[in-house]
Amino acid sequence: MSASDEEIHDEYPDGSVRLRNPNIELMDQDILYHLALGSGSHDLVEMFGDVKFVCMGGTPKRMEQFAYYIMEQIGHKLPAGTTLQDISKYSYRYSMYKVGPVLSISHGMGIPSVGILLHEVIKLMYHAKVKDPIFFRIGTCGGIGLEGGTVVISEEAVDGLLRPYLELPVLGKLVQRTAKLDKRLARDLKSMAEPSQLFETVTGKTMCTYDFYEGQGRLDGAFCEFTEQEKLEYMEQVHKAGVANIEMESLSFAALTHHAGIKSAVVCVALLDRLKGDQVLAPHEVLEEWQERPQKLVARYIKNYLAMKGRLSLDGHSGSVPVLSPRRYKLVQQESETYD
Ligand SMILES: O=P(O)(O)O[C@@H]1C[C@H](O)[C@@H](CO)O1
Ligand SMILES: O=c1cc[nH]c(=O)[nH]1
Repeated sequence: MSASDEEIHDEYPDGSVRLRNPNIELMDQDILYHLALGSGSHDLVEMFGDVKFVCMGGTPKRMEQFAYYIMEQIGHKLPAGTTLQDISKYSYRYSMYKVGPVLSISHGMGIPSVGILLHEVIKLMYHAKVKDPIFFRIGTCGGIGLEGGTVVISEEAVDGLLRPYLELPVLGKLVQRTAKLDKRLARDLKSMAEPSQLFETVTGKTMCTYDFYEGQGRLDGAFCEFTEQEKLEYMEQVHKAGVANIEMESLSFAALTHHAGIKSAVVCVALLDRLKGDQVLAPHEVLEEWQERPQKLVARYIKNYLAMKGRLSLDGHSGSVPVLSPRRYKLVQQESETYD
């Protein structure tokens, strides 16, 4: 199991990203192959040294849209005549956009894909000398007892056996890494959903599976060897254990960010209620609007953070997500602190 939060802070009080790999420093250069970047070929401090927020989600399109959305929200201006560029275009794997202090990156589907990306993005933060970055996953999920369109902020990630850690075979042995998300970040996000709630937002455990079909108890895959009754009993059992939603990346996301001493949060919108069905039936335009919901919440957090640091105007008129007043933001902070 990995070290506790306290241990990480004791070891890295300046907020540096924890690499936990002595080999990297000894290498002439580090090629971040799946990002089409390298410590020898690119000035990573110059390119990424000002990053504060790393936002990830499954598809390249979503993350391009989020990049444009956050650009409008934080009032970031591009040089005249330029557009946002996909920095990792030539990897043909992931897409990455940078908007001032925000990176918006697609992670593909499932634990292996997000895991590879996290190794390289964590190393990117290290090479770029970024301090105290905050990572968000902006995703989609199946809700349990939740209507489609409900946003779930994860309190904790568990696997399909309800175990709160990522298990990975390394050199023939199983290594376990605690899948811890930042509690305060989750509370702050929840508080920010409340003032002008446009959609339902809840918190709960997130179950992360290795498969969309059998792994999530679906009756509609190419194979199914259980009955609907057995599926529903399982859903009820995990629901009783506090699971609010099911997706496919949170375990790795929580485990690897925690191992690196990075604060992170997972915010997903439910596309359906798994107690009612398995197929994603909502029309395309509805799904598009739902997918924007986690983006709105995370954008609100980023906007408020930058406003508190004096890096954004607090007039509340730049973009469609209202910025909290300084008084309200202080209250939200105080509310959070009383829990610590
Ligand atoms: O962020 P996304 O929408 O990719 O998250 C979930 C989990 C899987 O990657 C995918 C399955 O449809 O959606
Ligand atoms: O049911 C769902 C919907 C989206 N993503 C998942 O992993 N599961």
